[in-house]
Amino acid sequence: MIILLGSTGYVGSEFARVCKQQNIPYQCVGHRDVDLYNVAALAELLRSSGASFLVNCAGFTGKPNVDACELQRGECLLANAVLPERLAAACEQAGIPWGHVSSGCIYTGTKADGSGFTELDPPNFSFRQDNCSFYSGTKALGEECLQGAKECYVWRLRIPFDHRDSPRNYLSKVMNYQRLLDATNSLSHLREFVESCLYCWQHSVPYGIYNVTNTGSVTTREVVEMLRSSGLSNKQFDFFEDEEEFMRLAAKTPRSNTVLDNSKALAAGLPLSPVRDVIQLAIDNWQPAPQVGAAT
Ligand SMILES: NC(=O)C1=CN([C@@H]2O[C@H](COP(=O)(O)OP(=O)(O)OC[C@H]3O[C@@H](n4cnc5c(N)ncnc54)[C@H](OP(=O)(O)O)[C@@H]3O)[C@@H](O)[C@H]2O)C=CC1
Ligand SMILES: Cc1cn([C@H]2C[C@H](O)[C@@H](COP(=O)(O)OP(=O)(O)O[C@H]3O[C@@H](C)C(=O)[C@@H](O)[C@H]3O)O2)c(=O)[nH]c1=O
Repeated sequence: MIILLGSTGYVGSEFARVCKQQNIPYQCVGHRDVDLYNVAALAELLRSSGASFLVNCAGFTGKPNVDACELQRGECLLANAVLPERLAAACEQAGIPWGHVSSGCIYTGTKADGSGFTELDPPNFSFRQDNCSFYSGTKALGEECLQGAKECYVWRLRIPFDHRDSPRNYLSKVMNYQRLLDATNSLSHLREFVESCLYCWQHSVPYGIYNVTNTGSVTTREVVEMLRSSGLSNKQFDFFEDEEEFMRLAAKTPRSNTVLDNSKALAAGLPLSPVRDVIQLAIDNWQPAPQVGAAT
């Protein structure tokens, strides 16, 4: 049985869906069930539950996007940096292996030769460089807290998307933002991300950090072209001149736009497709969000 933290969220609810579909028993645990910051209480809950694995999707992302974290720094620091440290201690005490959902947004750009960052590259978009959003800084701190954690996976998710229209889905964001920043990014198809994380546990993949992103990278303009050529959107997309204009008009804090190298994940057998294939799949199976107030 898996203990699932953060099951009410965008990522956690996909874990719950996949567990149901794969007949994996799971129990959702939230801050209403136990003080997640109390290591002894959490370790006791884990021991008595009979769980064999814990998945942590709890975290603070800001809504509608990371700009909101700038105004909620305490909550953001607590959920993204303190919580993983407490979970590591509780899981170690209870002798339960676990996985933590981290983010690729602790990097910016590419390596000097244009290639993506690997798990061996230290973050370059964190409080240590003092160039990042508060959100990214706390996610990098969260990873620092897990250095040396035993029996722990750190799964880096990056700008998730799938076929379900949602304010959290990158494809919906691209279709709905008034103006777009043209940037090159690695992305994670949400279902493949979750299946890859569960694969780690199911196939006893060695513990450690994994860039759980689809293979390759795309530019915003390429995504727009796919949306237009498939007929999903015929909007005239408008782009910012550059990052300076984006920062001036649309953002309160810098964004991580970056490319990650997923070869460690692929070599371990994680089921991650080429990024354009899964973008096309999501577009072809697009499900518009239900209209508010629509009859059911
Ligand atoms: N969505 C994205 O674009 C990306 C997300 N991630 C990471 O994935 C994880 C999940 O994100 P996502 O699902 O999008 O976020 P959501 O905001 O949709 O969900 C967050 C979840 O965490 C719980 N939570 C929030 N604060 C706390 C806290 N202090 N203690 C315990 N639980 C808390 C919430 O529970 P409740 O509702 O009860 O408060 C909710 O279940 C985060 O760690 C995030 O950093 C990484 C890359 C991209
Ligand atoms: C606000 C805005 C963003 N963008 C671009 C910037 C960036 O390339 C992309 C996503 O930016 P957003 O502000 O929507 O999302 P942001 O909150 O930066 O997204 C992140 O969420 C957190 C939780 C993560 O961990 C990241 O991996 C990523 O998914 O959209 C626009 O093109 N136009 C806009 O008006």
